[in-house]
Formats: sequence, structure tokens, C-alpha cells
Amino acid sequence: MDPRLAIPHAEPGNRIGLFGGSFNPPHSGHRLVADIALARLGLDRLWWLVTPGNPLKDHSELAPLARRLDAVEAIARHPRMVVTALETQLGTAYSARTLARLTQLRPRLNFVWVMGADNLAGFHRWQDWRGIFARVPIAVVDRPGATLPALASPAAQSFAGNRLDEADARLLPGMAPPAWTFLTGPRDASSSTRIRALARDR
Ligand SMILES: Nc1ncnc2c1ncn2[C@@H]1O[C@H](COP(=O)(O)OP(=O)(O)OP(=O)(O)O)[C@@H](O)[C@H]1O
Ligand SMILES: O=C(O)c1ccc[n+]([C@@H]2O[C@H](COP(=O)([O-])O)[C@@H](O)[C@H]2O)c1
Repeated sequence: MDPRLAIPHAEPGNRIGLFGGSFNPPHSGHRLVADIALARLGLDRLWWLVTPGNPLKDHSELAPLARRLDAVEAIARHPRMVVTALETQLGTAYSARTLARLTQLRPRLNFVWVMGADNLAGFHRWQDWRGIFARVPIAVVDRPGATLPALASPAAQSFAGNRLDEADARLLPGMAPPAWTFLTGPRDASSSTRIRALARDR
């Protein structure tokens, strides 16, 4: 079995960021999110969770999992970053199910869900999105063009009372959910859709 399909090793009590994505292909914006999450949340590890396929996206242009894993490994070279396709092994593509399984299988790890602001904007369309808020703390990293849609979104509004000031982001891992924060700072406008379009036009 490809070792990247297994749940990565971690020590009890570790603070683990789960950064899910299609990564089709990965780019510098993803790496910036990973760097920001590691530093601002004080994580022990950031797991790049390469999805078998986003349930809300058309998969006709989705590169094979092995190719996306190789590409993410090339961009995630860092002693605290780990690349995994554990969802393929668990048989889950829905984040709510992935998080239910992971927290059940690894109860002593402190997981935080990490995503870009565009995903908070559409979060209310995810399966059992309220259940995700109830399961793990969430760190949202700003993205050009997505700041206002994210902060005005049904998810942000529903959980406004559970938002942690970003100055206190280090407290987020280990906090009882629901708890979330919105991390602002350096931004990168890269997009996989744009990279694929440029490659087609070449
Ligand atoms: N430039 C960026 N800045 C901040 N977050 C980003 C950026 N690009 C992607 N993300 C976040 O990274 C995660 C994975 O994103 P994804 O692989 O879908 O990349 P994408 O560029 O949005 O792709 P696509 O254009 O195919 O939708 C998501 O949580 C997304 O919000
Ligand atoms: O669970 C859902 O309903 C759901 C809907 C949309 C996206 N996700 C997950 O969100 C992560 C980011 O997806 P993407 O395509 O924006 O990179 C990835 O782990 C997806 O599997 C999950």
C-alpha cells in the first residue's frame, strides 16, 4: 500500500492542522496558507489532506490522486508538513465523515480544520456543516476576493458568537468547538482554475 494512504504518525497531544484540498494543481497560495496556519496556530504538524474528489466539484478535469500527491509533496517540503490521502483509505470524501472518523480513531490529537476564505463563503453547502463546527475548531485563512463573502456568509453569521480574535489564534487548537478564527495578513491570488486555464491556452 502507498504509505501516503495511511493516517500519519503523531504523538498524543499534538496540535494537527488538517488542510483539505483538491490541489489540482497545488500552488504558492496553498503553501502560504500552510505556512500561516503552522505559525499562527502554533501547530506541531500540518497535514495536507489530498481529497479523492471534492463532492461539490465536477471531476472531469481532476488529475489522478498519485499525480496530485507527488505535486503536493514537491510544494510542501517542510519538517512539520505531511502529505496524506488518508480519506481514500477511510473511504470518505465528505469532510464531516472524515473528521468523525479521525477524531474517533485518534482521540488524543488536537485537530484544527484549515481552509481558505472562499470555502467559508460556501460552507453552508457542505454536508453536515454545522456538525463540522461542532466537531473541531476551524481556522479560515483570508484569500483575495473572498474576504467579504466569507465574513458575510451563513456559516460566519451562524457562528459569529464563537469567533476567536485572530490575535488569540494560538489558543484555537485544543479549544472546545465550536470555535473559529479568521486569519488575515499576507495574501496570494494564485488559483488552480487559473493555472489549468493557462496550461490549456499554451
Ligand atoms: N490563493 C489562496 N489563498 C488562500 N486560500 C487558498 C488559495 N488557494 C486555495 N486556497 C484554499 O486552499 C484549499 C484548497 O484549495 P483548492 O485546491 O480548491 O485550490 P483552488 O485554487 O481554490 O482550486 P480551484 O481553482 O480548482 O477551485 C481550500 O481551502 C482553498 O480555500
Ligand atoms: O464535505 C463536503 O461536503 C465538502 C464540500 C466541499 C469541499 N469539501 C472539502 O474541502 C476541502 C477543500 O476542497 P477544494 O476542492 O476547495 O480544495 C477538501 O478537503 C474537500 O474535500 C468538503
